[in-house]
Amino acid sequence: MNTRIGTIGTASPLAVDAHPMIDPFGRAVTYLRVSVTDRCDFRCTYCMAENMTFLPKKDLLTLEELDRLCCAFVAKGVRKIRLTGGEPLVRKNIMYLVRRLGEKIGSGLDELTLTTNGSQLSRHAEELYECGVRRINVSLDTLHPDKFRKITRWGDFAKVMEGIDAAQKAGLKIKLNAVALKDFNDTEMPDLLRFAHGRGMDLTVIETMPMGEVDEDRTDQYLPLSELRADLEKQFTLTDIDYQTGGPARYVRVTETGGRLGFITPMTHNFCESCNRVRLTCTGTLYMCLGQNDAADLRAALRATEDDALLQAAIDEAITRKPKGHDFIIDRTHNRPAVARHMSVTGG
Ligand SMILES: Nc1nc2c(ncn2[C@@H]2O[C@H](COP(=O)(O)OP(=O)(O)OP(=O)(O)O)[C@@H](O)[C@H]2O)c(=O)[nH]1
Ligand SMILES: C[S@@+](CC[C@H](N)C(=O)[O-])C[C@H]1O[C@@H](n2cnc3c(N)ncnc32)[C@H](O)[C@@H]1O
Ligand code: SF4
Ligand code: SF4
Repeated sequence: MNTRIGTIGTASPLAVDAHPMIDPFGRAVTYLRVSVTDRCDFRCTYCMAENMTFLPKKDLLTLEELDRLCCAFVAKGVRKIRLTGGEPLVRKNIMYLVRRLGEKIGSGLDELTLTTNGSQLSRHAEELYECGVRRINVSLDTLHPDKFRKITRWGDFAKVMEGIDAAQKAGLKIKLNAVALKDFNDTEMPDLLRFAHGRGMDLTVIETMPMGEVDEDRTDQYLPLSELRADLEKQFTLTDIDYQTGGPARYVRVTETGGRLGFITPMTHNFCESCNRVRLTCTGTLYMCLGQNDAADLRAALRATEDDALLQAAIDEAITRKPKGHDFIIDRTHNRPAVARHMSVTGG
């Protein structure tokens, strides 16, 4: 096997497999999304029910164990790691993991990033930058504090704005994520776009996906992005561009603002054929697809022995089970979500 040697920081050498993991459909798996906790300080209506039951804390892997798992994936060809959740910045001592992962940048890992609701960002922004994070995604569905409280149930708009300010001041590049919700933020998109671009941030809009039971009717919330795009085109000139982040968005340039707008359309135009990612949960379960139930238990292999051979074999076996795509459907005849687990378990 062809290997190259990198280093973790200045210390232990990390054997990196020069061949990426290839799934049964010929797709290279180079992107790992890690849900470091299923807990969150918000209760967004499209993501969680108000009365959520979370995993018992005793079931969580330690941050050292998560680091070891990430290391095993980097050794197998993963180049990009995104921390997510739940809310990644509410996990106790999360900066320990960020620091450890940051040490792998340039030694196998190209990018370490995170997706956050922004509530805790103001106190972590500088340290994130110090640890090698350069780009983060912040979820923001509205610019109105009262609507923000309504959609997040528990969120404080001012804290998120503080977080965005602090992150930009620290030098972090931000992409805003907004889930497009019918009769909630559809008419506000031009304002969100001007706000994001006015502050030098990309904006991506996302179609809501049917994951987990929530208190709302998803059919009422769902807005196909083709409709949103047609509405935006009444005010803006949108030109398709070939901009790639390794994520699922397809981007356009907005002539009037000069900024980038991304469309994430899992429902109307899925991007599964170019899927490059798998998802690890905070209990060590690996989901090979966001929109399927099949999963592999990596915790057993992780805890069985200190030798990574078993772990790497378990990862290889899991990749052979990566499915072609999801089975999401949203319509009035499908009243149950396609996937029972909530988005917060796998981190989107
Ligand atoms: N169906 C599907 N949705 C995804 C996938 N990856 C990300 N998403 C959704 O895309 C939205 C934005 O995700 P982010 O966490 O910001 O990540 P990203 O868009 O991949 O990030 P970039 O690296 O900035 O492109 C979330 O709602 C995710 O659930 C995927 O593999 N499949
Ligand atoms: C699950 S959150 C986890 C990270 C962090 N708490 C946050 O909100 O950014 C990751 C992304 O998934 C999106 N999301 C959550 N539930 C969704 C759903 N049902 N359909 C589409 N996107 C969803 C959120 O808007 C967010 O951008
Ligand atoms: S979308 Fe993010 S912030 Fe909102 S409830 Fe889900 S995990 Fe929390
Ligand atoms: S739905 Fe599954 S196959 Fe499609 S892009 Fe997402 S993770 Fe990949």
